[in-house]
Amino acid sequence: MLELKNIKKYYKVGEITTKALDGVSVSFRKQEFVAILGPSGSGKTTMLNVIGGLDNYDSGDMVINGKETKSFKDSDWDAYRNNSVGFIFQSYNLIGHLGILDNVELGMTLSNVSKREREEKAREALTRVGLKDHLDKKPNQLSGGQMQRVAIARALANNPDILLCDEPTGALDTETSVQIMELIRELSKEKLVIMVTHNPELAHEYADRIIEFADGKIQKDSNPHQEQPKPDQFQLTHTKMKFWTALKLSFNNIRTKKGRTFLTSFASSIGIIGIAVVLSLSSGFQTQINKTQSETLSKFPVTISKVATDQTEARKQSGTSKGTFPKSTEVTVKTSASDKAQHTNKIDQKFVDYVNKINPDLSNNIGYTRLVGMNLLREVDGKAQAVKLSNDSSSKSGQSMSSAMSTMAGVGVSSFPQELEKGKGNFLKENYKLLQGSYPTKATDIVLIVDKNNETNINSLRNLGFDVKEDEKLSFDKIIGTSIKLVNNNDYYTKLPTGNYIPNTNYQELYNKAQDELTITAVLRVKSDSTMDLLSPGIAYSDELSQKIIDENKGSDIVKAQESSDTNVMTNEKLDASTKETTLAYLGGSSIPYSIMIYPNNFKDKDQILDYLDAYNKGKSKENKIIYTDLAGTMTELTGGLMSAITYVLVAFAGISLVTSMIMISIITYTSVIERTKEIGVLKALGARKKDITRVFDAETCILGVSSGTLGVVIAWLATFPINSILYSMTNLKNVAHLELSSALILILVSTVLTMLGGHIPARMAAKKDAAIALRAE
Ligand SMILES: Nc1ncnc2c1ncn2[C@@H]1O[C@H](COP(=O)(O)OP(=O)(O)OP(=O)(O)O)[C@@H](O)[C@H]1O
Repeated sequence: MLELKNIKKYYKVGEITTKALDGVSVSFRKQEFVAILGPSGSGKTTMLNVIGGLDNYDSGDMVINGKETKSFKDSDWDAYRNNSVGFIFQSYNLIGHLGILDNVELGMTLSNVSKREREEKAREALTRVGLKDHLDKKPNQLSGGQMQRVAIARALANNPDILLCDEPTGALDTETSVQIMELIRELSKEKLVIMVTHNPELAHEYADRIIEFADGKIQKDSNPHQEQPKPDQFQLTHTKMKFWTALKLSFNNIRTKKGRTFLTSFASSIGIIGIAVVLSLSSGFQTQINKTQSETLSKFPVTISKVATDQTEARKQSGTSKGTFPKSTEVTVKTSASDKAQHTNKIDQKFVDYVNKINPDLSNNIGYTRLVGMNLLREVDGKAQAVKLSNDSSSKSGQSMSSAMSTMAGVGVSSFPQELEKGKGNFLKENYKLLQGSYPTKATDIVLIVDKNNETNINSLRNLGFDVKEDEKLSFDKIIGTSIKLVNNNDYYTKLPTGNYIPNTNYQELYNKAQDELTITAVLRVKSDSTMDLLSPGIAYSDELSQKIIDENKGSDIVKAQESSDTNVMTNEKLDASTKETTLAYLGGSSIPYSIMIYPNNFKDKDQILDYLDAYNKGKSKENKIIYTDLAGTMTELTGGLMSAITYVLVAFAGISLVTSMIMISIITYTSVIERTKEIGVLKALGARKKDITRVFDAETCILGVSSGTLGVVIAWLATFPINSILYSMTNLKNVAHLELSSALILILVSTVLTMLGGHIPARMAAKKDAAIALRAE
């Protein structure tokens, strides 16, 4: 069944060549007990290793069951060791960190035997060698003889055809040796057993055949065998270690070195701690910056007003007064710098439509200021009187032009922003808390805004006809439900015989006739977390209301009359083009807003919006350009970039410690490879491939990487608490340091990948270790 044909194996060290096997030709029967005797250094172990596929021969051929092994690949040898050969060594070579059951199962895990079958076979083998009562022990809890029995059970478990024993009783006392030899003799009844020994008595007592060895050659064979040529009957199941098995093996190994593993993990987690703390701080600061930014943006939206200042023009004019002075006696007349910088934006429907097409992801809120006046009446104590929606202190009825224009700066508007995309949230619901009533659903629903102390502007209520004094407290019920009638121009203005128009003062009649009714539906207060505190305390209404009034009054008599006249149809004042436009807008004759305020989500989005607005001006002449005002931009341009720069520098520093820990891990892995040399040999003897050995050490570094990453992240997370309390006492900023879950997971991943990279080279070295040499290691 096994035939060696002129096998040679020479070792060359320096100038000296040792002929360990010098042309060995021998055949073995399928079932016999062969003892190989010979002096030390005669090549016995080498022959055993060659037969077992642990060592490659230089020349000759070995034929197993009719199959020549000359052309065997590494994977064939691995499979051969696993399927066909069982090794028993003098020094047992058990894996110390595994239980004896696991030791016996190890070979089977390489050939993908199911867990149940593995355990069954292992128990069976251990029972056979008489260790039934010791199944739960670790190797170091057994006697020498018992350990050798475990090794025999391991060799038997996969039911190999050949048992190779290298001085199996060399380390045992006589009595135990006898027991072991009996066991081996029994096994030789069903298998080919080849045993190397120094002990001629033992050989003669137990073996069926004795081969004497000297100088790498067979000197004497007591029972030679002639192998008949056979067809190739050889079949191998290839081996493969699952990553899970590798992980389990390494985990068990690491468990035996808890202290060292903890220290290693801790040391290599320092880099991760550094990066995690930097990230959590920078993300916290970034959140603060973003918050400040959006607060700034809500106070200073991008504004497009009818009259704007051209910043580039304004800058051009502000030169210094240094230089040469003219000596002439004339003055030169000039337009002033500020007048020159003054620019009238020709806001038209096309531009309004363009603004409405802004990507709602960048800004969903657009505010408008319109000059349109509202003809409002309210019945107070049974008497109709003119009222207005305004915080203005003048008692003139109707919304005056000046009050409408005073809100154009954008701070504290009374018309709440319009959502560009209706489905994308509602400005009022998102930013204002409903204290009582219900959020507006119609254009004619209006609301009362109060500040954080529930205070509101006294004028807003007085202008609505409420008789209130300073500091007076009004219950929400008194305000909610208040109804105001909206009168259209045709009813409100009467045409005099002179052709002039005057407001009708018979309020009661107008009131009774009026169809449209505004209702205060809610009292709202800005939410504490809102950054869009746009509305000033007082009455607020939707832009839809303004548009509705414009729609209704666009075709009214007074608007038509004003359109065709260059004098004010009420006062007969002469009007220039611009004041005519304003007057028309006030009467509801124009749907173009006086100013538009765009509220971007953050600075980045604002830049995109500005680009979008700039695109509108492309190719337009100077006077047709639309100039916007971006006050927020000039205020906080610096902050963002500075923060990221600081973060990069800090992460770079922390990164250095990460590299250090990577080097450390590779040193540790290297040490582990040295320590586990024997184990590598055993694994190889059991049929593990090179890949599997790499996998075992990769698994070990994987465990180290995950544990140091997790440890680092946990320590960094714990550190955020004291850091936050220190920062709070220093800066009054709350919860600055905040470790995002996603960053934590990424850091654990980074730590794992880096440590695995660091440990991979030593792991490859381990895989390359020669099995025979590894097994000879002390
Ligand atoms: N890796 C190696 N490199 C160089 N020489 C080696 C190597 N392995 C074995 N040898 C040499 O090959 C020869 C045969 O060694 P081997 O271990 O097979 O002898 P042995 O008969 O088993 O000896 P012992 O009974 O003392 O174990 C010895 O001279 C040894 O020094």
